[in-house]
Amino acid sequence: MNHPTPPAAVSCQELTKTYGTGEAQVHALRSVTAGFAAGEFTAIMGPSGSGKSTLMHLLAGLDTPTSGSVCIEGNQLTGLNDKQLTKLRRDRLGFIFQSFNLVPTLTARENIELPLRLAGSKVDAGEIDRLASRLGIFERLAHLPHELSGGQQQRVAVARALISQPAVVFADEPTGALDLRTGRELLQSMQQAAHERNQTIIMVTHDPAAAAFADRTLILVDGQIAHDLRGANYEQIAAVMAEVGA
Ligand SMILES: Nc1ncnc2c1ncn2[C@@H]1O[C@H](COP(=O)(O)OP(=O)(O)OP(=O)(O)O)[C@@H](O)[C@H]1O
Repeated sequence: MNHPTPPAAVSCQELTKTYGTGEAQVHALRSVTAGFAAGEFTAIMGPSGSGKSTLMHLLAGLDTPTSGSVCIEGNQLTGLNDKQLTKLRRDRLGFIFQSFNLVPTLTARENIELPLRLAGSKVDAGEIDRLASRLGIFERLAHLPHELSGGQQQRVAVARALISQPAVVFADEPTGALDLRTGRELLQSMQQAAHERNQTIIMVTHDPAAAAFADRTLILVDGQIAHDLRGANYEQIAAVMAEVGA
């Protein structure tokens, strides 16, 4: 039987971003069209300056395109006012970025609870315990951010992004500050989030080993999608990255 293709959780149409004017003009993205299915884990790779961060910021509604559009769960971002955009971000999106933005006066546990409290949702302490254990920070939950290592702070930020089970999670180099084992555990948590809880994960990374955990890897070159790989392993991703000169 033929099943209709489900609508993408996140999509963009002819997305273009140009910085500056005249001589100083930079075409960071050149008419990128892509769809990200619900429950799919996608890695975005490419050489430095190829437009990865720009694409992710535009998809997450953190920046506005020069032209083109972004649609998240049926909402055209350009059609939303600031209040609606803030609500969409709070209720449907999770962010794992390099700057952790933990609240310094709150403990790790309170930081993780924060999105639930802001949304007026129930706080399930057992769920926080389980997530923290999986990420190896259970013992640190009562500590303030400055009492944690960089990697532990990052894992608190990850737990905070995942606790409310947002429909879409944007991650920028999430394993950058982690040791190999913790990084692997985080990537497995992200895989689980996608495959068991149908969350859509979009991750920027420079590491082919991290991208190999994803279902799909998009490789940007000079502001355009040059390769769209599915189910690729480390060697295949590394080979394409070498080919594009990254
Ligand atoms: N605010 C800005 N003003 C001007 N140019 C910018 C700005 N942000 C990004 N750029 C330029 O746009 C291009 C794409 O940048 P972007 O940060 O998206 O690349 P990237 O692939 O994420 O790079 P990296 O891997 O080095 O983080 C680069 O040439 C960059 O210099």
